[in-house]
Amino acid sequence: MALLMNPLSNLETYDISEDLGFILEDPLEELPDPYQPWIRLAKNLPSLIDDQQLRDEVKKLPELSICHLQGHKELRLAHLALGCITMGYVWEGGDKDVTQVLPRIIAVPFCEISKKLGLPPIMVYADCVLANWKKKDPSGPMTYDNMETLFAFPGGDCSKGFFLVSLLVERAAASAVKVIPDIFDAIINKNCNVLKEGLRTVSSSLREAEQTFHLVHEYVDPIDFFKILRIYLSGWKGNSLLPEGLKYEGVWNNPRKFSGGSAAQSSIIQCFDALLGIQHGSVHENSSAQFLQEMRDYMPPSHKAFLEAVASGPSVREFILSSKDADLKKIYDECVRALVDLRNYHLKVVAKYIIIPSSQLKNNANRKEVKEDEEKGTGGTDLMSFLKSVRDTTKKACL
Ligand code: HEM
Ligand SMILES: Brc1ccc(-c2csc3nccn23)cc1
Repeated sequence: MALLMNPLSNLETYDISEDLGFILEDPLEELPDPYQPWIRLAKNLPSLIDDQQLRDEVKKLPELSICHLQGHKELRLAHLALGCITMGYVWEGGDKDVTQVLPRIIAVPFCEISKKLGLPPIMVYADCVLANWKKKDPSGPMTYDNMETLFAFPGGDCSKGFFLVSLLVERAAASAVKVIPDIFDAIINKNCNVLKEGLRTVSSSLREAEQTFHLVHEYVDPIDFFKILRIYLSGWKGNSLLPEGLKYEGVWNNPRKFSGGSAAQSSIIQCFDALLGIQHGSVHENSSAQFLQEMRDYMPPSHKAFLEAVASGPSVREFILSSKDADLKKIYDECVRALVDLRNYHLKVVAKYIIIPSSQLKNNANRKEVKEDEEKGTGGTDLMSFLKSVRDTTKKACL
């Protein structure tokens, strides 16, 4: 019987790397000469912000056309650099002096580049995690000690730790992405042994991702994260400091709202949900499902398309539910439990890095009330209830 076409047989068409999954392979670190002013500003973000000089320096930028940017990697580096500058520009004054307007000198090119990439004109996970890395020794391994971020935010090494640990978790989970086409082939051809092999790879890569997650305690300081870095990842949707959103001068007449950074923008975790048939409620009723769905618009379009292809492919869950093979059900449950354990570990991390510092700072400052946004995550969500509901729906998927 001719093999039915497997829509996922060529990962490259989705800009997915065999080895690194959704991570951008060998990101560029330099742009063509005319764009050096952008790179120079973005590279000096921490000191310019500490000296309260960033906004003044942005206003001195030359007006640049994006026509000299060639190819996907140059556009990704430009979106990353302008994304960092934009977050620094908006939040340079903290919550005491928030600017409502992004000057045309960066708003115009940033929106043009965003349109070409199919990304929103705000820094996203695909910028500061997936494209913001290099090896110190190019011939060396992808380990924390041999890596560096291209751009950083104030707070010492906090942003390097947060971005690189997230990247290494992505890399650990990437080994599962490349077996997804084999998993679909196995279902199409009703080959239970190949299906079991593929699902064993999925559960072991999730276990490796959770182990890698432990690095966060070594490289990210909770107070630096909560008091400093988190501010720069905040967005202007559902943010009481920018209730109308941000005015992109020279682009749109009215302010626009865009969500702050969230790893719900991470394709890899949403990919596991799609593969295992885990529904986080209906996008019509359930705010968690709505938020996860909305964050797909903050992913590179090719990655969003991959998630949709996985979700509309042959259902792993339905195939296993209809199978009599007890082993198959056991291996499926091992995948679900690995994803639940990863989300539980993440909840503990969120408690240490957001909930505890938030209550400590409230008590220390004798603050009467918590600013409504304080209890929100980087993505502007009511974080603990969102994260617990996503963990709970994952747990319910066990057979
Ligand atoms: C200091 C470390 C971390 C903190 C404080 C943190 C905090 C949060 C918060 C507050 C949310 C809620 C959504 C939002 O508002 O963004 C969230 C979501 C999420 N985070 Fe993190 N996070 C951390 C590290 C990581 C790492 C290393 C990963 C691994 C890639 C990760 C993966 C996710 C995912 C996938 C979501 C979406 C919810 C889900 O699918 O379970 N986070 N995180
Ligand atoms: Br922009 C940006 C978007 C997401 C992240 C990130 C990496 S892991 C994680 N959990 C919540 C957010 N988050 C960092 C910056």
